[in-house]
Amino acid sequence: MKLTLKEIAKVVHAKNDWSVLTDREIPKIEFDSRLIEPGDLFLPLKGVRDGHDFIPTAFENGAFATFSEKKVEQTHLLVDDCLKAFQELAKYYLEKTNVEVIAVTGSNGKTTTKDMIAAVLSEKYSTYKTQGNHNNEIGLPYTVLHMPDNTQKLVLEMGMDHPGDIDFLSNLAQPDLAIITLIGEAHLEFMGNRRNIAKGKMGIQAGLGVENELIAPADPIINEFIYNQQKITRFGADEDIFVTNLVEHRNYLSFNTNFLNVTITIPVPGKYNATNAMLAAYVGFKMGLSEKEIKQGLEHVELTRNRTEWKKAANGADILADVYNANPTAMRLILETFQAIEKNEGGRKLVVLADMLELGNQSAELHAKMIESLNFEILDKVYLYGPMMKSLYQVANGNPNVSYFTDLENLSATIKKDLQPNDQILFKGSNGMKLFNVIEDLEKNIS
Ligand SMILES: N#Cc1c(NC(=O)c2cc(S(=O)(=O)N3CCOCC3)c(Cl)cc2Cl)sc2c1CCN(Cc1ccc(-c3nn[nH]n3)cc1)C2
Repeated sequence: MKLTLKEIAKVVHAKNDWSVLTDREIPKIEFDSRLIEPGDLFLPLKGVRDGHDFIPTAFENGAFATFSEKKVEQTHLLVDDCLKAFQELAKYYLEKTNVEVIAVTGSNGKTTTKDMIAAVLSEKYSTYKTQGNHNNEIGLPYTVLHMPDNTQKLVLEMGMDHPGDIDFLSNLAQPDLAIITLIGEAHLEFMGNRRNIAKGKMGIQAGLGVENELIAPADPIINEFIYNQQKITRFGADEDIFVTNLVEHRNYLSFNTNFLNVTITIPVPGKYNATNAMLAAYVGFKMGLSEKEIKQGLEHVELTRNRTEWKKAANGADILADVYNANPTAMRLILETFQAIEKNEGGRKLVVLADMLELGNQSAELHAKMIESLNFEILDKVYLYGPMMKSLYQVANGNPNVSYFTDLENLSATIKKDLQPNDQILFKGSNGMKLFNVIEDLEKNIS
């Protein structure tokens, strides 16, 4: 990151005397104190715990300074709201570096489309993209402030949990090009219905200049929400841009488009991926890539693994696997999201929580604190797994719907026995706990 502490203080209107601060460059900004490296700036956020509690740990890990909403003895930038300061800094950084921003939102496919756009643009430009699920009001500014110094194209995924989220992210990012992949049909979480999802996604116009372009599906559900004079390119059969000659092979696809003269192949199956790839090809086409560059980019796309996505168990049950960010806040957020989703007709809600690793001597307390995020009016069964989850099991004090496991085989066998076809089951925990083995087992062979 090419910003000095003094410059940051100025941009965020730090309230303390920053004239004494040095002009040394800050390598990066982190809100998880475990990621702090020497010279970094710490950002205390309010997660399950107030990040201010971890300022000492951040300095033990080598932080040079920290944001803070209260006076502290360590070198700090005193601000009213750390998150707002972080977001303001990201907006400033985008303007300062003048990087070209491509924004992607949509219900499914946005992560794949983001990955494919980045794969195409990387053939010609130094390109950076959203990592993991860093697509919300914390993750997007984090992505902006973590892009390499020479980045020319920045592909930002914009996630929406609540109405207005996308408007906010679009205003922050001021995209040069915006893509809406699909309008929801999956679980609607906090949005209510498909029309609200369409309205929410069309918030991407908020930061899009009238001289820029929006690429959106042919789906008429968005038409009533078009309010910006920008150019709109619609995609779908016989629309402005579309796929032709789609051929599905076992583990790759080939197709043509109405705007290129080459046949594209992508190393992934699934008809919907042809649409995602076509969108990426069009973005490349708009940004002056040759057909050869577009073709090559898509042939080598690397898709983000293990996205937080809905999967299906062999018996038809819905599985939500969230293997990202095994920290207390992410666990709370995915529990809130999962509990906000309506149960399937005649189905139950089950949750599997495994240890969050590397939480130091706060670990037992942070695991126990997850009790605040479990709503036993909604959840039918809670399976806890791992030595640290014993702390949560103990504060669940004998709730008959809460069970505790110390070995994966026993956990897996119990879930296989319990899971019914109309159930929804959430899995969350550190990768090291290997819950994905249980998930793969459920996808394969329970009957
Ligand atoms: N609450 C909380 C904690 C974290 N939360 C987050 O990182 C976080 C994570 C998320 S997120 O949901 O993962 N995410 C962010 C990026 O975009 C997508 C969504 C969000 Cl939205 C917000 C926050 Cl604040 S990280 C973290 C915590 C608390 C413990 N920390 C490690 C730690 C452990 C022990 C000590 C310690 N101190 N003294 N002894 N030990 C200090 C720190 C690590």
